[in-house]
Amino acid sequence: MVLSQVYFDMNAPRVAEEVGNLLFHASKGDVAGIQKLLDQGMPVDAADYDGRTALHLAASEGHSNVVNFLLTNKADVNPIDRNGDTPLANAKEYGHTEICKILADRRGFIKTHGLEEFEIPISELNLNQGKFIGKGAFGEIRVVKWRGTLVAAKTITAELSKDPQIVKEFVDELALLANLSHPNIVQFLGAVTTQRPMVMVTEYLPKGDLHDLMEKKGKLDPGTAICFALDIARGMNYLHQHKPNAIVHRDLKPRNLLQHDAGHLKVADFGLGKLLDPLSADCDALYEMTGETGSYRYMAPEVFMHKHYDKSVDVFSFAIIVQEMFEGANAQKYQLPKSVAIARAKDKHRPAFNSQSYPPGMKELIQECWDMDKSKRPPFSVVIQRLEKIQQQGGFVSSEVGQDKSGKKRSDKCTIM
Ligand SMILES: Nc1ncnc2c1ncn2[C@@H]1O[C@H](COP(=O)(O)OP(=O)(O)OP(=O)(O)O)[C@@H](O)[C@H]1O
Repeated sequence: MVLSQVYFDMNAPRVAEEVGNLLFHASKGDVAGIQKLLDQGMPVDAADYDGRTALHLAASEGHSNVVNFLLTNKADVNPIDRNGDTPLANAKEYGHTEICKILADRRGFIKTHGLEEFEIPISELNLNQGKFIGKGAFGEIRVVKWRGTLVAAKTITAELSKDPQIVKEFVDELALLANLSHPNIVQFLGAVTTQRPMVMVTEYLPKGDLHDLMEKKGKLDPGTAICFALDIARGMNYLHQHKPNAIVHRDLKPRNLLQHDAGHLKVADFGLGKLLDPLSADCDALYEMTGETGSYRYMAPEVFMHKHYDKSVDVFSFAIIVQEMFEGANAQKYQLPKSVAIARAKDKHRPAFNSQSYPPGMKELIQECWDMDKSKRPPFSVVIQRLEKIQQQGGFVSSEVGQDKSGKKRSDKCTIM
């Protein structure tokens, strides 16, 4: 299996345009247009930056004449694009059965997304010897030693593992997580999916979560709050910009923000959110059962009100978290999480700004991010720019990030990338 050959580089915009034309003709079913480009020397397997070839496009759009033409011109039947998809995978996805047959007859295949490589035999995990570190709606988390390294193993409850639909979605979702990597997201390492209990294994972050840190420290200094806000926004921006579909967290909260050794935060627990509808009776019962009703405090009104929602729900949760970092303890800590969500959704209630430590521009940013109107909330790409500006203008440095174990400062501050 070879990844599609990208036929041009950054310095060759003209060639990039020609590849674009080739792909355009393929998507429109225009054999003559493709022939002309091939006659001019364009390789039949030329691919764009996403590794998409003419065959991918023709297969996706259902042009069997183009598929046959390209294969007759010796096109590779199994080029793999950036998403790991072959033309057969595209044809199948869009329901073009005739093209599926043409490609399959030429030994076309669908690349499984590599989850086999991530399958861990349960015997390698020694779950019973692992130290219990937490419990959520999906199951328990334990620290175990796996292949010589301490990792976090999240077991999926027997109840959830029994439901074939949930099992299927869990496996599909893991295949997606297996391809993700970013400094501000917790790294997926592998999973047990063929034995029970099902387990998801990620890197272990021993410094704990933001919830516990805020319980211990109260409000954070502005430098740290900005630095953490940037960490969260960068991790979330990576997930939201994921192609072809954005990964929406839906349960962003301080318990899901874990501190790395160097102090930076990483976003945990993404991807599995859609397995549980946070407002379904089942999930509610699970939350009540595990005492994990904390999610309501960070929930966007449209989710709580069962309205249509999109990735901006994460921007809402982000705003509540940032306000908490500047204020210290959650002001509504003693109210029932569900009544907090009701007040936010029905009465448009928002937490108050009492602290004097907000730098210029910060309150405005938070207010935009928790706007009732989801279309007014800025995307994380914009949030990052705004935070970087606030950080630069105030010359902020974190007291938490970039310290070694003895508490001495290291040179790693909250670097602006
Ligand atoms: N990779 C990890 N490294 C270190 N600690 C972790 C890791 N993952 C989770 N934890 C700890 O375990 C706790 C429970 O995590 P878990 O994801 O199961 O539940 P949750 O996020 O609180 O709830 P839910 O899954 O229901 O949203 C977290 O709050 C965190 O402190």
